[in-house]
Amino acid sequence: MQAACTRTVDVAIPLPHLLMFDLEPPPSPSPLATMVPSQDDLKRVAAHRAVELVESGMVIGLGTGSTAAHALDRIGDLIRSGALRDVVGIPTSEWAAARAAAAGIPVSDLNAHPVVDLSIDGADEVDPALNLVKGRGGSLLREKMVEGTSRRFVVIVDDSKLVPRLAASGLAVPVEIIPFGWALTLRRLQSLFDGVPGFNLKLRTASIDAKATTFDEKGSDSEPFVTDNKNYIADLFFENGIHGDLRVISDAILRITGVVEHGLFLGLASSVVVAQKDGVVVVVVKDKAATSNGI
Ligand SMILES: O=C[C@H](O)[C@H](O)[C@H](O)COP(=O)(O)O
Repeated sequence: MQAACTRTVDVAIPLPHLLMFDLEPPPSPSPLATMVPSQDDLKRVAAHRAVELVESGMVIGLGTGSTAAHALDRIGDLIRSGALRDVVGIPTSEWAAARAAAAGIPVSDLNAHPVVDLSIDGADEVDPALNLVKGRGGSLLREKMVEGTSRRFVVIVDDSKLVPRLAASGLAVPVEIIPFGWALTLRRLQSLFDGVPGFNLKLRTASIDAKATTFDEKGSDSEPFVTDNKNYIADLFFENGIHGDLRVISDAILRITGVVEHGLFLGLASSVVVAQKDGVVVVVVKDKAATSNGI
């Protein structure tokens, strides 16, 4: 059974105050313009709030994506300023490893650090029970390995990522599959959801340059997308979101030979930091008794 979620309004401070780090003044000063944060501003606010949890000496799971980028950069800044010492990062992707190197974060791996103190990562969707969809950027397998072995996993999102049920945004639920016999694996995934109205799936073809330090660089559209683990991705679409028992669905997907992992992250998040457009940061905690500082 899912633990009950506690929703707390964490701070109610106008966002420009929180965003003083990098905001540049508008070309022609407009008081109204400075009050409207961009989606990227919101991602940065959520990321910086979560990084307050990082302490010297910790092993940190380093997430992947445009929101996690802000967390990695912030950790790097704190290391450079001397505020954080002896931190080791475990990257969840080749992209995160490159970004950590650029930010000056020492990195290691799960072999040397099988237990991670804290992971911080973005998500594609968050449901009211703090279940997630992840992997639209293609990094779900390593993310699930790192975040699944973390004492705490803090998710950072802007409020566009909140959904009433997983897949309700109409965007993909990614499934990592091995290239061998990929068309057969797709047929088996299709059979699993036969009869589900509005279900659809396709092999992902747009590729992300794993060596790029910006997350948005994409490669050719015509070739299959290849993950860091040299696998392919099948993207599953559920027109009205996923109905039914998520754990049963998770298990059924994982039983298909050829499937490596999927992007449903069930019961893994300890808390979610949500930066809202109205300038309020909301922290939703799965088990409030386990936390000492509100996250
Ligand atoms: O594969 C990508 C990861 O699961 C990301 O954490 C997820 O896609 C969210 O990325 P972003 O913060 O760029 O929206």
